[in-house]
Amino acid sequence: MHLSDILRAPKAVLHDHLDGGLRPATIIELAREHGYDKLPTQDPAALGTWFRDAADSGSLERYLETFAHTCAVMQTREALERVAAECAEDLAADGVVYAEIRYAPEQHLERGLTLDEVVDAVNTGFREGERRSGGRITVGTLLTGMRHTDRSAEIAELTVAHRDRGVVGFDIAGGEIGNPPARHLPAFQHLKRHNCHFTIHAGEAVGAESIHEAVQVCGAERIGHGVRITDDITVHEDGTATLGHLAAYVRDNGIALEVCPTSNLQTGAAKDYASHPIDLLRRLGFRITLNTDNRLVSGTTMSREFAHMVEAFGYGPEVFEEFTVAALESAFLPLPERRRLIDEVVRPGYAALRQG
Ligand SMILES: O=c1[nH]cnc2c1ncn2[C@@H]1O[C@H](CO)[C@@H](O)[C@H]1O
Ligand SMILES: [Zn+2]
Repeated sequence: MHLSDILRAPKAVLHDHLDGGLRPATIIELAREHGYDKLPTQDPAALGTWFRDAADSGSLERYLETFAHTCAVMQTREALERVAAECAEDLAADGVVYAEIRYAPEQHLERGLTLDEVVDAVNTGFREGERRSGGRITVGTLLTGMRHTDRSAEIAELTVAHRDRGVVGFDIAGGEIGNPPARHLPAFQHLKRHNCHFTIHAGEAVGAESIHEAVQVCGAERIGHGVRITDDITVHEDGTATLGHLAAYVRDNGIALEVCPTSNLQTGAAKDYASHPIDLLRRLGFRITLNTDNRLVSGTTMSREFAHMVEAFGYGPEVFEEFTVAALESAFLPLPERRRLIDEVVRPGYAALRQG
């Protein structure tokens, strides 16, 4: 599959962090405006490389340290609007037709914004970015509670309050070790009471028990990463595999895994692309979606993730169509909107690609 075809292919991303995907030049400009003087360099290209290299640490905790610089410049209404608008533009330019972008509102209160103002600013930015992209992309947001703080119940309430106004669901993120998802049970119970969607980062730095808790105790509809479900799968010498009860449950219920290969290599959740479990899981029938996680921090785009998969596993357009349809089927959008995107945008887009 050629690069130009990859770029043209319609894509959907369910797992992309707003604060992990800023343009380097924007960070530098905003840092000047805000008087933030801790950036490692003032050169956009060097800053992009710095993030990717600093995040290439083999540990999730060190990967997450780099977000101090992006969050530092996302503290005003104008900055949040700009970052969100540019995010939508960059994704649309990469062929993304549907995106769920997540961020933690509690990390944007340093200069006096309220949680509601943060959410409104981000939503305004996304509407502007959609408009500038000529309506080629639809963006919904997920509000993230941080696993190591105690504001998740409040963020869950914020999610319910802003549902149907740009916010489509909830997530928890941050260091996984020592912060099991069930610690945030009141947040999930609140969302369930209000019939709200949520996903949970699990099975990235901790193994199957974290996925079990996220799915069976907390009730997650999708799993962020989830690649360590392989802990519950035995692959035999002849290539066949036996699934444990958890792996079978996740597969058989079509619980989508939001797989982010490049990010997994950086945090040590996988060794290299060729041995990344995405291909095994796909062959076993798991519902796989392909995602960026953090475009700046992981030095990636949806097209780059596609290209890595072409190189590692020889995937062609039919597999990317499968991933894209899976993402839309698991999107936190009303069913008619998912169907419209699949039938009117994704299927015709791949059909056109096949015709050359
Ligand atoms: O892959 C990840 N695993 C866990 N947490 C993450 C990941 N990527 C980003 N964040 C965390 O989510 C926050 C809100 O967007 C980010 O600030 C970062 O700390
Ligand atoms: Zn993530």
